[in-house]
Amino acid sequence: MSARDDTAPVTLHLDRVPGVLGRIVHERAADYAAADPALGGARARTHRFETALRQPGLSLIAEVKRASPSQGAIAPLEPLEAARAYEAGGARAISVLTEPRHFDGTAQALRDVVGGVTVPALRKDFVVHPAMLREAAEWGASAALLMVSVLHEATAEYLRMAHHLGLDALVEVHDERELDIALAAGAPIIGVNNRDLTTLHIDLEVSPRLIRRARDAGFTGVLVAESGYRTPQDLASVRELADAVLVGSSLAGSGDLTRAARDLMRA
Ligand SMILES: O=P(O)(O)OC[C@@H](O)[C@@H](O)c1c[nH]c2ccccc12
Repeated sequence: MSARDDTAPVTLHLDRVPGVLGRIVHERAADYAAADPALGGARARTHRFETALRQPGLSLIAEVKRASPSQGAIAPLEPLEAARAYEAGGARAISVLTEPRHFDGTAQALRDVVGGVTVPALRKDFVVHPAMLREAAEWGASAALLMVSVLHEATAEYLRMAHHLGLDALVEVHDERELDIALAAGAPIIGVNNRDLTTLHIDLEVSPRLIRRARDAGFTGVLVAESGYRTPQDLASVRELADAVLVGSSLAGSGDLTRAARDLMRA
């Protein structure tokens, strides 16, 4: 598939995005309103993020998360130090928040992590503009988050743009309708968020339910269970179903990131 026409950015309908999520994506869209949507030349995809998650056993994606809308300040993590601690604890990839207002993220945090760990890094942000993907590639990320709740029918186009830039994409869904969009878009990596980002409510039954549905539909890609995991018992419902789990708050706020990562993943 050829790259998109850089002169005709795909239109997003952000007014349909409700609640907390709606506020954040409007802020991000304003941040990037004047940004150049040009992607530049195609880059080879290394599949580093996907390969990391396909290793045997449940893979941990550990998140550098200093704050969140649901919890406020979590911990004043130094991003590179935190990422190294996660890596020492067995994390196979690092997720780095780059959203500044609600998650206390920065571009520098991602650059520092990329430069200082050997595992691949994910840019965790509310992608609403092609420039955000171009940045992710420039900053050395291996992957970027794409949220179906934000992108809706533009998901396939953003997936193509990510791949054009050599990035893997973690395509995030929270219900059956969103999963069907991700599957139709041909996403190789799908994340199921247990947290409803419009209300911030967590339900750990969401991931096993949608992961089963994806497998029943014949999906052979990578499946990631996301949000709300605090104990090894919490992981029981996805341990045999998911390829990977994405964990932020419970690790970030633990005080000993290496030990918390090891303890959580202990079967
Ligand atoms: O802190 P938790 O509950 O372990 O969740 C991590 C991660 O799943 C969460 O930060 C997240 C999932 N999808 C997102 C989209 C935007 C911002 C944040 C997120």
